[in-house]
Amino acid sequence: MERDIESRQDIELLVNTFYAKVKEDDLIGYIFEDIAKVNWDLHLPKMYDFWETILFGQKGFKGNPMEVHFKLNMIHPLEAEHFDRWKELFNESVDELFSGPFATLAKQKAESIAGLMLFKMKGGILNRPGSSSRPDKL
Ligand code: HEM
Repeated sequence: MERDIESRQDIELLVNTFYAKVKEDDLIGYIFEDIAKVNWDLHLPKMYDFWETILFGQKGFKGNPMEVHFKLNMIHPLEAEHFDRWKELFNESVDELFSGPFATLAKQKAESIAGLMLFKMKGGILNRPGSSSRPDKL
């Protein structure tokens, strides 16, 4: 694709394309569908806001992704292979639809947030035995 991500509408297309792949995926689909039983009518608009905030600095997103994924991780451990597949599907969706500085930024942000999430999920450096503090914010 020759076009970059430029608008809310572009983000909606990207997010919808990505989660359509996620739902169908043999490695991570069931975590969303069967374990978390995601209400897509609520989750998708939240993700439009999230990416609008990340890419364009809009103030729409209110949430605490770290807390949400910590809770999920307690019910069903999230492993490196899950994050790798998540990133693979995300990058694939971006590349199918867009190219340019914002497309690149989206992939970089996904990479770094996923890395941070996995790091914290697996204990980080503050969650060793004997430590009482645990990071729970981005
Ligand atoms: C294997 C990896 C992942 C899994 C299985 C996963 C799964 C989920 C689930 C089940 C929810 C809750 C949906 C709901 O019912 O509202 C959620 C929320 C969310 N996820 Fe993920 N996720 C993963 C990785 C990521 C990554 C890498 C990012 C960011 C780059 C991300 C961003 C978010 C955000 C922003 C929310 C909304 C948080 C909120 O409501 O405050 N997720 N995720």
